[in-house]
Amino acid sequence: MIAVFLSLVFVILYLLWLYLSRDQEKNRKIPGVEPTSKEDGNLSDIRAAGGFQNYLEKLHVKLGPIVSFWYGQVYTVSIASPELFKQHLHPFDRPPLFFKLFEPLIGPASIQFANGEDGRCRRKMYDRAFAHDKFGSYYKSFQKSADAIVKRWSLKGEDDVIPLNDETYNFTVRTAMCSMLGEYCEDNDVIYGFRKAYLKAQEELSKVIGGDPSHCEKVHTIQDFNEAMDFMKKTVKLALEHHKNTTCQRTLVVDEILEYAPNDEIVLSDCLTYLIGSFHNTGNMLAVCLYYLAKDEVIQEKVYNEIVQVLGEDGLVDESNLRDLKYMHQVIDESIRCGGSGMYAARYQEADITLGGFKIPKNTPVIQALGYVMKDEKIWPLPTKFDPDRFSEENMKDRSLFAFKPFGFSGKRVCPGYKLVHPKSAVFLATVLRRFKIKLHGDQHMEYAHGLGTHSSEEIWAKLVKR
Ligand code: HEM
Repeated sequence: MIAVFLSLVFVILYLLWLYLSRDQEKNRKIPGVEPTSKEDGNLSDIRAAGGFQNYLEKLHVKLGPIVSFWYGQVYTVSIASPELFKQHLHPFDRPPLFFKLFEPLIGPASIQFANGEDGRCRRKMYDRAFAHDKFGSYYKSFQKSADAIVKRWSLKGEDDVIPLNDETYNFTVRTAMCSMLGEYCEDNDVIYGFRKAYLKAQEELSKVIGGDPSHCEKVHTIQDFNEAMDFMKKTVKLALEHHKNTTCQRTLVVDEILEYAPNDEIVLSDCLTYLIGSFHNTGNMLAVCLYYLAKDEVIQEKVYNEIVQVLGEDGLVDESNLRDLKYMHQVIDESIRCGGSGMYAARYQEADITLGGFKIPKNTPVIQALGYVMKDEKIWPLPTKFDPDRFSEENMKDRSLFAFKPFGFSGKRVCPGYKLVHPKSAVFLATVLRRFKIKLHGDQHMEYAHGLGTHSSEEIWAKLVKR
């Protein structure tokens, strides 16, 4: 009897200990920094680090995969490991504060800042434009834009040099405008005008922000910025009017936006968001891709040989053969990994949660440091080296899928355009590499800069050799 009683006491004490130590675990303090000033938190440190992305990197290198800091007066947590990403799979709501720098370009009504029921419904409706059965028309539109580039490049002599950033931006702005806004944007002058205005607006915004996104509001006092934005908005409105009056199939994202968005302000903001989202990162990534291909002839030839083997002399990329371009996929993923070091997503949640054994109080913004994990040397040895073989089946076998999440991973809110990126890039690469060898002009070394995204800090110049 005594033995039973003692065992019972022992079990109760053990359970109590387990419960208390779990609670203690939850109340552990997340490694982090104290605010430098009461008003500004660590904003001055963020400025001193040269921007938010650099600051996140510094904190994670110093303090590990989960860190805390003060974004102004807001206590913020950042996570940076596949294990922690896996624990943060479900939140949908995004803290608008961390994406404020985009607000002058896309407006406060944009889906980028929409949370709760409104955000979920808009995403659900707009995502219909990227369903599997809609993809045939996207390929056609991408091919038209790639053909236009090849036509222009064919007029170049072997001594001419071409600016890679500018050219890939050209391609992605064109594909974005045609595939998001429709026929009106097939006109060269419309594309050129919009692109010029966007680059002006982006330049003015980057100047104002410096290293501190909280300054972005000031850009509204700059005349060049306002004029550029007026031009972009006018172009979108004209494209919408034109689209409404044409008798085409209603399959574009603007059709979903026009059908679902409750007012004109949201229509305009969401069109700008999808349009800019569609060319911004992809343009930068393709420039990175061409730079590495131009730098490494062996890799470029391997991609070329695969193109010829899969598509023949003049076959086009489409849904039936995209997956067969395996090595090209590896090259695209490695370009995203190398060029996407500044990327992050963010969420907050309405209830307390636990991440890595730490309690995260409800409504705390959690930054998902996607770019940092894509360059973590524990996962990616020699992380700055461009090596498409990292994505071979063999090498992917033992790596967590969460080590490479450039399009986000949580809630039903990952990048809506993620399914377009490989088709668009594959059409571009197959079309240009089949006609030209690309060589770097002289000895250039690309440095990355973080601003409204990650991009090469200076233009990259290349020469074309006709095949
Ligand atoms: C290399 C190319 C791209 C990268 C790396 C990229 C990355 C991302 C990331 C990380 C997010 C945030 C996801 C999250 O919060 O979980 C995002 C959102 C978004 N992306 Fe992309 N993206 C790319 C291309 C595109 C394309 C082609 C489109 C065209 C449809 C697009 C449209 C958008 C939009 C509209 C959002 C905001 C969605 C929302 O608020 O729910 N992106 N993207």
